[in-house]
Amino acid sequence: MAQGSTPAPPPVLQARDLHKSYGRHPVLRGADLTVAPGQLVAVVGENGAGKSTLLKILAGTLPADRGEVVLSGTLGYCPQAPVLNASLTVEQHLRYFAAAHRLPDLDRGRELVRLLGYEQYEASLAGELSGGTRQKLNLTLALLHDPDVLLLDEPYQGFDWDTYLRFWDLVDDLRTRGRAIVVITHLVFEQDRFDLLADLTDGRLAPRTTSRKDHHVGA
Ligand SMILES: Nc1ncnc2c1ncn2[C@@H]1O[C@H](COP(=O)(O)OP(=O)(O)OP(=O)(O)O)[C@@H](O)[C@H]1O
Repeated sequence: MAQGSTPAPPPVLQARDLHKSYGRHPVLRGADLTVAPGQLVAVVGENGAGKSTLLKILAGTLPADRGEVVLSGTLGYCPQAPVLNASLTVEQHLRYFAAAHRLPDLDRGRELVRLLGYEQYEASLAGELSGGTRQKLNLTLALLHDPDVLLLDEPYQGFDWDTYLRFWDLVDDLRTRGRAIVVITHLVFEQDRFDLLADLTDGRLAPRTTSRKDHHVGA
């Protein structure tokens, strides 16, 4: 570190030397990632590069063969396919998840429903929602407990343009409050939004340049 410069904040999420194979097919081959509080990171890469595999390992829903993930703080994870109970309403999902997180009320849940613009579906069954609205509920549930680190696997698939813009407003608010966000994305035109583009190629993550500063990739 240069003398007089501000020390970098300790990472909120750090992955070191992650390896993962499915049978004899190696997918991750020594992937490293360091995420600081307030940082917005995109994981990019070709179809089948292993982005979802990486996110599942970061989220702790899939074990790595080798390597470690260190998380300091709470985690929210929004997988690619919504994990909802078709026979519960939006409101019931909010209640169950709020109880699971021991939240005192539904205020944040209701605020997220309003911010994402689907209040009119609060009494609807999840099984009867459109794909985009299911995705909104999925995102709401991942955000309900205001996690320190949010992992999003292509979160805006199926969002209309207005919702897409609301999504980025929400992300801006999270970042200003020091929350870190890791997003898998395929959209090239939005890449300037990110602090870091972490490119997954040959099972490893390498930084791609963006217009923002303070990049941290690797240990
Ligand atoms: N459960 C599994 N069993 C066997 N192979 C798997 C499994 N899950 C993923 N794979 C394989 O691992 C590789 C990486 O898959 P993954 O879904 O992580 O890629 P991705 O980068 O997220 O792809 P995409 O951009 O298409 O969503 C692919 O070749 C995929 O077929």
